[in-house]
Amino acid sequence: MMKRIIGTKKFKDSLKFAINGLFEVHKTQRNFRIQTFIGLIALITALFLDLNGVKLLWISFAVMLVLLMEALNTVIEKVLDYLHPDYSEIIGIIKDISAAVVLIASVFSIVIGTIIFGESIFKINPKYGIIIAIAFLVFIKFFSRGGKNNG
Ligand SMILES: Nc1ncnc2c1ncn2[C@@H]1O[C@H](COP(=O)(O)OP(=O)(O)OP(=O)(O)O)[C@@H](O)[C@H]1O
Repeated sequence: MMKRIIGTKKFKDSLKFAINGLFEVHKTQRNFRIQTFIGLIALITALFLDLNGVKLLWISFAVMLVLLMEALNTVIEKVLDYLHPDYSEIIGIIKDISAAVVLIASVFSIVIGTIIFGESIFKINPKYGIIIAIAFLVFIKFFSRGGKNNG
């Protein structure tokens, strides 16, 4: 019984800390606020369309994925700023890569949105979603400079 009470309290505390973190990201990160807003619009729109369970799942996944990556990106930025507040080339590169993670998640969400909303609202071919994904990969391949590096 005692153990259960302690367990419940611990869980409540963890939840409180996590929600604190959530509010902190929302309060301080403009991008996170924009992403939650767009996510909300996408989810409400999905609610009113005649979409099957799998499509609703993909929409929810896309919305949460972007928020997840943005929160992670914020963690990385904050840790780096704390450990190394001064200018450093490597810190800059790590932050850029961390931002790229968010970008990839965002493009993925756009692809999912184009496939599902595009078909349902505008009756466009779902393949347009794949065309966006191809364009993104082509962009990476053609516009990235430099040769092979480690990793
Ligand atoms: N200490 C640093 N040294 C070198 N370059 C940095 C450093 N801090 C930031 N940068 C460069 O500036 C870019 C933006 O970094 P910053 O931490 O301001 O991210 P942001 O997304 O603008 O963050 P914020 O959430 O604070 O608005 C980085 O991607 C990196 O290129």
